[in-house]
Amino acid sequence: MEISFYKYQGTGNDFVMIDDRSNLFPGKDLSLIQKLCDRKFGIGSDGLILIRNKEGFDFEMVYFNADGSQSMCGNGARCAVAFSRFLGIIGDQTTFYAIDGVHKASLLGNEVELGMSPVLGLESAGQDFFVDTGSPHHVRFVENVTDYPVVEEGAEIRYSEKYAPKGTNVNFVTPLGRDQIQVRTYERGVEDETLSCGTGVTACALVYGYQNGMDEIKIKTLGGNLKVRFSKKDNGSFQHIQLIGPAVQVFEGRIEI
Ligand SMILES: N[C@@H](CCC[C@H](N)C(=O)O)C(=O)O
Repeated sequence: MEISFYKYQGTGNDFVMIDDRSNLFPGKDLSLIQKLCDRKFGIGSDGLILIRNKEGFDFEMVYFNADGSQSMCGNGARCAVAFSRFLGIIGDQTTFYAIDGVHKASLLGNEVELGMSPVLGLESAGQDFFVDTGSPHHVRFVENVTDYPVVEEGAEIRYSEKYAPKGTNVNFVTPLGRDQIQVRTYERGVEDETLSCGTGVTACALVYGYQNGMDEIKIKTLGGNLKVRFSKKDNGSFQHIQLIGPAVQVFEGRIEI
């Protein structure tokens, strides 16, 4: 069968997007998902997203990493919102469903402001931190992230006994100014550094904001700039977390599956 797809990117984190409201895409076929995401034998992307119908919501985002595993994806969700507006499913506001629950989002031009799930608290992990923002994230502050061996160190932490068997995403952070950080991320399920990770920069912003008494942080990634806003409660939890940044359609195509 031939299917049509769209390619989107959110600060360089790129996704194959499929309108699967007919429920025809074989989402259990992990080798097909791996092939479509393969940069040499397929379309090429960090992940694949199906837009499906879900009762009581505008749509459901079903996200797969390039290896076929599933988790929450912040940049992917921003792209899913932009794609859903392109398909005419939503206007400039939406309430949709994802693997970690209900999300609200709004669009202003190419910018998507995505409501993230509340975070119960930050955990310390030795000198570092662990935060679950819908996906698991290890956060390490380093002196100069530009020169940091992200893939080598990231893989070591991702596969460490502490996080077995599920593993974790790993973020390396350097403060750039009072309210700005630079983040590079090793992503589980891609098993490489990606140009940006939405749930990852959110985790880093919460840690940095908590440490420095701030509730709005700008983030520089290899693929562009994002912003995270939140409010912190006295019990250590974080609410009203917003991930803000661009989501862009790159091209469309058809492929035999
Ligand atoms: N790129 C994503 C995160 C995708 C999920 C992650 N790789 C995992 O398996 O936990 C984002 O923008 O949040």
